[in-house]
Amino acid sequence: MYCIGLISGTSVDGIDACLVEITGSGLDLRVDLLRGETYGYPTGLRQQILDLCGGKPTSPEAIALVDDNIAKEFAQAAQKIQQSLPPADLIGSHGQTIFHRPPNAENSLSLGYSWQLGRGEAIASLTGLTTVSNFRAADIAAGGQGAPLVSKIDVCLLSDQDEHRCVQNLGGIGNVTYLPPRSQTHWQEKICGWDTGPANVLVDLAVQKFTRGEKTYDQGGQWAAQGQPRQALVDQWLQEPFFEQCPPKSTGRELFGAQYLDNCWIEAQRQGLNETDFLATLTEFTARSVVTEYQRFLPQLPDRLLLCGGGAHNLYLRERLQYHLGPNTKIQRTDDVGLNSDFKEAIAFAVLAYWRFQEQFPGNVPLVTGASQDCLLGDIHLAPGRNRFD
Ligand SMILES: Nc1ncnc2c1ncn2[C@@H]1O[C@H](COP(=O)(O)OP(=O)(O)OP(=O)(O)O)[C@@H](O)[C@H]1O
Ligand SMILES: CC(=O)N[C@H]1[C@@H]2OC[C@@H](O2)[C@@H](O)[C@@H]1O[C@H](C)C(=O)O
Repeated sequence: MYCIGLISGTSVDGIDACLVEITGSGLDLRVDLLRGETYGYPTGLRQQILDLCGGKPTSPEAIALVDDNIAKEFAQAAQKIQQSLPPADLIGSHGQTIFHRPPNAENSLSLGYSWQLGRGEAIASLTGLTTVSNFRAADIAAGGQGAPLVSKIDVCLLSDQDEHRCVQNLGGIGNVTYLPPRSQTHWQEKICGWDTGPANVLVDLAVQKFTRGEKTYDQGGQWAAQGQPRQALVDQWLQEPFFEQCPPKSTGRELFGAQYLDNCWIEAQRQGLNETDFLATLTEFTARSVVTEYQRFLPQLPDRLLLCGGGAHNLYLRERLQYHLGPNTKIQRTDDVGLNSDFKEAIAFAVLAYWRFQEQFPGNVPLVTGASQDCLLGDIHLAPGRNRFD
């Protein structure tokens, strides 16, 4: 089956789109990537999304308009990705997260809340293709975090017979899936995963601030690499309760966003850091938060760490991860074991749509999200004029 996967992540840097061919069933899948592209948002729309994420006051009507415009961009991405390739049968669209609240006993229902714009029914209507969307809701209704959802795809495509592996996404926010060796008895019961905290989001915000928007990220980590990380400041930032919280856990720009960055910069300036040392220290914060959490929550450090997401291109971040993990962990990108690291999340939503629509196969890993049960993830919006039994 030919499936399209679509997502725009917490970096809000554009829509990652892929077209894959999926064969097989359940965890026994073969997924071939036919094309992956990133389609940037129009500048105005990106700013509107960032304003919503940042909680800028707005109206329901204005949110509806942004939702329409995101759906249009996603639908266009779906059209473009198919050009001169076999037409797709199905779309899995994550949409654009504008708000994420993990479950918390203090919430009125103690359930989480995760809000993605770019509604699936509009994408189905615009593309004429059956579209699965709203993937996080069922897991949240079952008491889960609704994230990370890529873990079952990691289990399916990246676990190894003999190695302890971690798959670390370095997007705006980071997340990890720990994959014990499949040769271990009851290996599936030892899988775990969680959101590790900020990956690139704070560095991106700092670069945008220092270049007045001229640059949006630190390419290759070259800027940070010229600085000196201030470990005492990282120690202080690691006191943030999120890092001590046991998994399951998830987070987003609500915690690690512009306000958080401003507080970090105020403290850094008080301690006499210049911009370059600040970027080095923020990058170190990402590396040390990841490794500290592995040390806290994993049964052992991985034999192999597989990186994905845009931060996998940040050589300085990778170097710092290697330094803190030590020589017994081999760091590679998922590409090195056959899965495109830039489009892994888009591929994941194509697979989740396939599982939901074609197989009625649950997509969540309750050990990771904390849901009380396996759940079918996503709402199905049939192609206009088509019913389930055609
Ligand atoms: N060549 C590069 N060098 C360094 N960093 C890079 C490079 N390319 C991308 N990035 C970083 O990766 C980020 C985008 O990563 P990605 O697309 O995986 O994030 P996302 O999917 O939006 O986030 P999330 O996974 O949290 O939803 C950019 O904002 C940038 O910080
Ligand atoms: C609410 C939301 O969009 N969360 C994202 C975000 O970006 C990275 C991390 O936080 C991750 O857990 C999640 O996305 C991926 C695709 C996931 O659910 O696996």
